[in-house]
Amino acid sequence: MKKIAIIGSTGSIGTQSLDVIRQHSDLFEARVLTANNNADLLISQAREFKPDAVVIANESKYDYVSEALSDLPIKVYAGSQALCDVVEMPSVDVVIAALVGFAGLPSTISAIKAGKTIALANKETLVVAGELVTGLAWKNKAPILPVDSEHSAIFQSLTGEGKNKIEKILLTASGGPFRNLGQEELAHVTSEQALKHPNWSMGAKITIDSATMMNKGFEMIEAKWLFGVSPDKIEVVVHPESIIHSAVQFEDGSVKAQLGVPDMRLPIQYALSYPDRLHLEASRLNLFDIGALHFEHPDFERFRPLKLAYNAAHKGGNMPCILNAANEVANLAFREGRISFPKLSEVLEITMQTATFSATPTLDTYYDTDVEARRIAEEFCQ
Ligand SMILES: NC(=O)C1=CN([C@@H]2O[C@H](COP(=O)(O)OP(=O)(O)OC[C@H]3O[C@@H](n4cnc5c(N)ncnc54)[C@H](OP(=O)(O)O)[C@@H]3O)[C@@H](O)[C@H]2O)C=CC1
Ligand SMILES: CC(=O)[C@@H](O)[C@H](O)COP(=O)(O)O
Ligand SMILES: [Mn+2]
Repeated sequence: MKKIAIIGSTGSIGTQSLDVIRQHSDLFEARVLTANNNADLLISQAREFKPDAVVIANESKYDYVSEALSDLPIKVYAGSQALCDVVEMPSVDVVIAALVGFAGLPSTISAIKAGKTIALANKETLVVAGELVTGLAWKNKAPILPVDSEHSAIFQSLTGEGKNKIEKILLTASGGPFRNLGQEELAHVTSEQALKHPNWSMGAKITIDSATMMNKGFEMIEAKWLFGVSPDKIEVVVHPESIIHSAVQFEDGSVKAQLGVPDMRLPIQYALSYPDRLHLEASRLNLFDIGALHFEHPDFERFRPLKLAYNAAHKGGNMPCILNAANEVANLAFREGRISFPKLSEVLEITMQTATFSATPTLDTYYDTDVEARRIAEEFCQ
């Protein structure tokens, strides 16, 4: 039995992880569940899965959760430090890192230091501090298994390839809901339109990131750290159907890809069952129904955040951390209707030019950078 902590169990990845556990209750059990604000969902998840512990990060909701679970032998904790403590519990083997944003970094680092297996959905952890996080994982023998669909596809394509050299990674992108819009039209798009992803149902932050293609830029950086491939060898391929989840080209020219319907339960389950595959009760890919698959080059001008991610990756140091912080601020500002779609890219660019650069950041540098870059980005969102 694998004992699992889901950090962010009330989110899109968290609830789909629980569905996988529900389908395989003979193999997996949820021992820790956590939420930020959604106390009611956390309580109902706890009643169903009976974990050892739950955390409600928003401390003002502690009494409410604690009272609601008082008839069960479940420990209730509150606050962000508790997220770091619960992942270290001896009763946990695997930590599903399913928080969104920089907020996911501390608990993922704690889990790595405790030598747990990490099923990583929180890509921002690797965007912000990829070198440090992968170094710690190596030192503490804590495997990082990708949950992000593209990285799971790359990981699956690399399985069995040993030390065979990667010539190129083909990182597929849906292109988002604005793929066919010109600059003029992009100036007037709304957050409501951006929140309608063509193929995936996900949390709000990543859905906006898909619309700006910041998501693909972050995934390029995530792939760099997970697979040790330079950004120059990671090519973004716009593939509107989201059926090919990504591919690897080897030095003999052979290309291996992983295909499937867009359903995150598949990569989540693979990260939990690796190296085995398990039955998944879900719909199946039918190529006859799909008929044709399409591919395009990305447009780095209309989707400037993708270009900025390559710039940040080449610059290195704390630059991706600056970009991430600016994006968290600008993403929210766009979602709340405070800035336009083109302004979002401007906020990223100006913050990258203004925040203090460090070529050799430590963990403390990342925390300081996050604070400084958020302050700068907030000013430009006014
Ligand atoms: N959704 C998807 O299909 C995919 C997501 N990912 C990545 O996975 C991660 C999670 O995404 P997603 O599930 O969509 O996000 P959601 O917004 O749906 O869920 C986020 C989860 O984190 C909790 N949370 C948010 N902020 C905090 C905080 N400051 N402190 C403690 N808990 C917090 C939320 O709690 P509450 O519910 O109480 O607010 C919720 O449980 C992201 O990094 C995303 O990029 C990657 C590939 C696909
Ligand atoms: C499901 C998943 O992994 C998302 O990251 C998804 O890929 C987003 O789609 P885009 O390709 O539009 O960014
Ligand atoms: Mn993805």
